[in-house]
Amino acid sequence: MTNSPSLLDRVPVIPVVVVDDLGDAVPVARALVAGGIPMIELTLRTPCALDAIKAIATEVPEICVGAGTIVEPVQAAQAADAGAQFLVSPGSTETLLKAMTDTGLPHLPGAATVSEVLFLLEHGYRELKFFPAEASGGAKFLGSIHSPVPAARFCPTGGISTSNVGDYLSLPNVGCVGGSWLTPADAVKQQDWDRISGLAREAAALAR
Ligand SMILES: O=C(O)C(=O)C[C@H](O)[C@H](O)COP(=O)(O)O
Repeated sequence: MTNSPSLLDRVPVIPVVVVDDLGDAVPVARALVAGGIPMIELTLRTPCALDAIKAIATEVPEICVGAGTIVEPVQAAQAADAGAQFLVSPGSTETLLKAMTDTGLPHLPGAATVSEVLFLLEHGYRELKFFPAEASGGAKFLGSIHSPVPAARFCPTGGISTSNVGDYLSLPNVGCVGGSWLTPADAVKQQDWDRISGLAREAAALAR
């Protein structure tokens, strides 16, 4: 297991980014850095995602680039080879945990139930992704499990935006949240990098 170094205490919001066009990857990363968010999670949901990680790792060294949507063990090593500095999975299996651990990279395994949280604590993890956050009970769920399971800290992701991010960041067991709202698909399509920087600036200013 590897949560070390911590992934939850770097930025209030980890931008979860889907890149359809490889050419957008570097400008998006630069826009986030300009807005004060030097961290980006590229989802491995599009064919160019690994190349996007590689481009960002090479051309934007000031950002911490990671790979999200790790759902098959082989993707962990592929992401590491592309230059990912952290890994995120939406759920957790023994083989997925082993593959992510084998890379030596810090990673956030996903959990959505108390039993899954306990499973990951048993494996030594203290930082988890809570996914899909809103659909799985949201801030109310996380607030409810803090007393019985105080060792677990979370990056909730899924359904979070400016309207509910404060509910999560005010919880003692939340270090940061993940979300796609900093990089809206229409802004990327229009190459409106200033808009992305502005959204990042607002996110960077959120209190934890
Ligand atoms: O691909 C993954 O591994 C995921 O975790 C899914 C994403 O985190 C969510 O789709 C982002 O959620 P939204 O902010 O609601 O768009």
